[in-house]
Amino acid sequence: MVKVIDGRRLAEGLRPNLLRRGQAVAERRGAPPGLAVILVGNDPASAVYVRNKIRACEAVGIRSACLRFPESIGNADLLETIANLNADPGIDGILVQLPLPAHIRLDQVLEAISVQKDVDGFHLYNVGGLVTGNTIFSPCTPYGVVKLLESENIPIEGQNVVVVGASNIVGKPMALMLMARGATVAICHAKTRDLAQFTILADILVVAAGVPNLIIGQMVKTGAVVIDVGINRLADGCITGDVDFNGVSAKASRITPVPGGVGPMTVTMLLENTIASAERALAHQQSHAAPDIPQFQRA
Ligand SMILES: NC(=O)C1=CN([C@@H]2O[C@H](COP(=O)(O)OP(=O)(O)OC[C@H]3O[C@@H](n4cnc5c(N)ncnc54)[C@H](OP(=O)(O)O)[C@@H]3O)[C@@H](O)[C@H]2O)C=CC1
Ligand SMILES: Nc1nc(=O)c2c([nH]1)NC[C@@H]1CN(c3ccc(C(=O)N[C@@H](CCC(=O)O)C(=O)O)cc3)C=[N+]21
Ligand SMILES: [Mg+2]
Repeated sequence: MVKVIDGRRLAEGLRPNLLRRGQAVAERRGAPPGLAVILVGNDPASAVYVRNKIRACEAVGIRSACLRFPESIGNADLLETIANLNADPGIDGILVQLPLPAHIRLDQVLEAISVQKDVDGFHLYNVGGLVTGNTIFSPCTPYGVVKLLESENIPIEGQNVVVVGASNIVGKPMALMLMARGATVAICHAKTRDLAQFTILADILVVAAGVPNLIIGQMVKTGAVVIDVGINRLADGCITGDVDFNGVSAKASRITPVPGGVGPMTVTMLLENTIASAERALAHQQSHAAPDIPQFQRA
């Protein structure tokens, strides 16, 4: 019988400790952890995600602000907004909700965010740290998947992992994080020939492609752990993952549902990163030390 992993319950279980840590920062610093979310344009899905993040912040005592800008905002104005947030001691985390409009230089925006406030883990310094093991912030979705596996006592070391999807924000960091924990990792993407040939080998199968029913039962090894990251909105307004939940449940030992699987863990890892950032800022302030991370700015 398959066990359905309840990501919402796991995420809620992490909240009391986050609340305690957030309150401890507020007491010692005189200000709670602070998160700024930048939202450009009026994509309805982005607005829903941002509202969820803001609500989750409130529950653990993070002071959050959503900065909304019209679709037409200029590149330079966005960079200036980020520079101001970098300099604001009340802000511990800066998140620029993706996707951004095509005229915005995504690379410039991500590299403008102070490495110490990059709670999404999208700055090149943090991306590079996934390779070298020096990362300051891990990206929230893959981090949430790792936490979920750990919470369920699912071993990673020595396991065959197949990641379906190779994006910069989910698939690639996911593969690196699991490799760092001793897994043997294969990464599949849209140009992979015969996806099933790879997925059938997986002890742990992580799917983040954005294609409903991409993974069906016959592509999954008996007893595999199947993590469905996909979020697909159907015509009827319901959301569904990338995995045929019923068919795959007949083969897998564990499976995450959508909704109620990876999504709530993603949001909780954003809270974790924001509070960790505030703790680091406090420790740094008390040690009177010089900044330990370069800012990548030329004089
Ligand atoms: N639950 C959560 O917290 C989150 C969920 N998501 C969801 O996860 C999914 C992936 O997100 P994201 O990584 O940003 O998406 P992207 O669209 O950026 O990347 C999708 C990846 O999947 C690959 N892919 C697409 N079609 C296929 C296919 N038929 N077979 C194999 N691989 C395929 C693409 O390949 P190629 O590189 O060759 O184009 C690409 O690497 C989406 O549904 C998104 O909504 C995203 C973030 C957080
Ligand atoms: N800078 C940036 N960082 C992100 O982390 C980021 C982003 N941009 N852009 C969009 C994607 C998507 N993403 C999700 C977060 C939470 C849920 C989530 O909470 N899902 C719930 C509810 C979903 C629902 O009901 O709509 C669930 O799966 O149970 C989903 C998706 C973060 N993303
Ligand atoms: Mg989910």
